[in-house]
Order: sequence, then C-alpha cells, then structure tokens
Amino acid sequence: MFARSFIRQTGRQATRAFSTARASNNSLRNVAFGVGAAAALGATALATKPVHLDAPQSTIAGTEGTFSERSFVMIKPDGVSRQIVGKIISRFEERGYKLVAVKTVTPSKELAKEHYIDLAARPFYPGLVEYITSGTPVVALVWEGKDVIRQGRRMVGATNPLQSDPGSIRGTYAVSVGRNIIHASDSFESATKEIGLWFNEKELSNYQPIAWPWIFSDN
Ligand SMILES: Nc1ncnc2c1ncn2[C@@H]1O[C@H](COP(=O)(O)OP(=O)(O)OP(=O)(O)O)[C@@H](O)[C@H]1O
Repeated sequence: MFARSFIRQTGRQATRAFSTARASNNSLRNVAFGVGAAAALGATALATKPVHLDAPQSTIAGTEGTFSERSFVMIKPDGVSRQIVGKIISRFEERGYKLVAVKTVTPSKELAKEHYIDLAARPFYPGLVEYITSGTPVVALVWEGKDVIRQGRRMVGATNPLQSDPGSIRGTYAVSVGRNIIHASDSFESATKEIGLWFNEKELSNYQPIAWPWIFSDN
C-alpha cells in the first residue's frame, strides 16, 4: 500500500518538480507561442489548453529530471584489477540508487574510441583508449533514481583525483588522472548516448526496490 501510494506520489512529484523547474524558463516562450497558436487555433485554445514547447525528454536514459533518470557508470580496468568493484557498487546501492544493468565488458578499440570520441583531439586520447582496452575488463553499469546523473558525478569526484573531494570515489581510491578508476555520465545527453552505446533496451531491468519509499519520499 505504502509502496503503491509512493509510486503514484513520486510520479506526481516528479511531474510537479519538472513543471516548476521548466515553468520559469518557459513561461515567456509559452506565452509567445500560445499567442501564435491562438491565432491559428482560435482564442479558446489559449484560454483552455496551455502549450508547452519543452516536454520532458524521455530516452533510454529514462526521463530527465524524474525518478526514472538513468546514468551510465563504468568501473575502469584499474578499478577491476584492484578488486574494488564491490566497494564502488555498494556506494551507489547505499546511497539509494537502483541497479538497472551490470556486465563485464572487454571493450574493443572501436567501442572505447566512440565512448571518448569528444576527446579525440586531446593529446592523451590514444593513451586513454589503450588504458580502457588493456585487456582487463571494465564493469558497465546503469543506475537509476532521482538526480542520479548529477549526484553520480559528485560521488565519483573531479577528473583529477588530486582535486577530488576526499570522500568521493576518486578521492578515496585514486591518485593519477590517467588511472582514475571510474566514469559517470556528465549530462542527460551523455547518459543517453552512453547507455545506448553499451547496452540494448532488453538488458535494462525494470523493478521497484522495496526501500525506495524510504529513500525518495518528500514530506
Ligand atoms: N590530462 C590527462 N591525462 C591523462 N588522462 C586524462 C587526462 N585528462 C583526462 N584523462 C582521462 O580521460 C578521461 C575523460 O576525461 P574527461 O575530461 O571527460 O573527464 P571526466 O568526465 O571526469 O572523465 P570520465 O569521462 O572518464 O568520467 C578521464 O576520466 C581520464 O581517464
């Protein structure tokens, strides 16, 4: 009962939170669009049916800004080789995030290059591809929950572990920027690209963790 009402409530809250966040940005544009639309549809349309330009984005990364948001996280070969996979997974589980997919992958050069394609012009790119394709596998993960992309990045810490907060994953386990243990999506667009690159839809699970009402409810 509690869980069921939570699911209904979280859906409403997510919608509400999303509408609030978007409302201020979009109100002027909506008014402008609404006036144009009203001319086309007749004045009644403007009075009774608000027109929204930006619907929440829904992709393989869930719906941005809601409880279904997903992030792609990868434990890199150094994390696997150092046998801290369980510790890293525990951090996300203990925070309350839902594990939606997990697998070990020994990435091909093509996959590693595509994953880091935005960095192709950087001098460290060839070494980065070598590192990710060393032959030791990575652990590819998808996590789901409220604000998981932003919070995931905070939990991972700054790119250079010497600048990562001490409590973060990189700040706890890493020292060198070239061996920084873990990757996490940095935006909804990146999460969409990365989850789609490493997983197909059928590999992503859909279930309700029993503790979620205790983790995500707002009063
Ligand atoms: N100066 C560097 N020397 C060597 N490797 C680097 C350097 N800068 C970044 N890298 C590697 O490239 C990865 C991608 O760099 P990016 O700038 O996208 O940081 P990030 O988003 O924190 O990292 P990631 O994408 O792995 O989560 C880093 O995690 C690190 O492994």
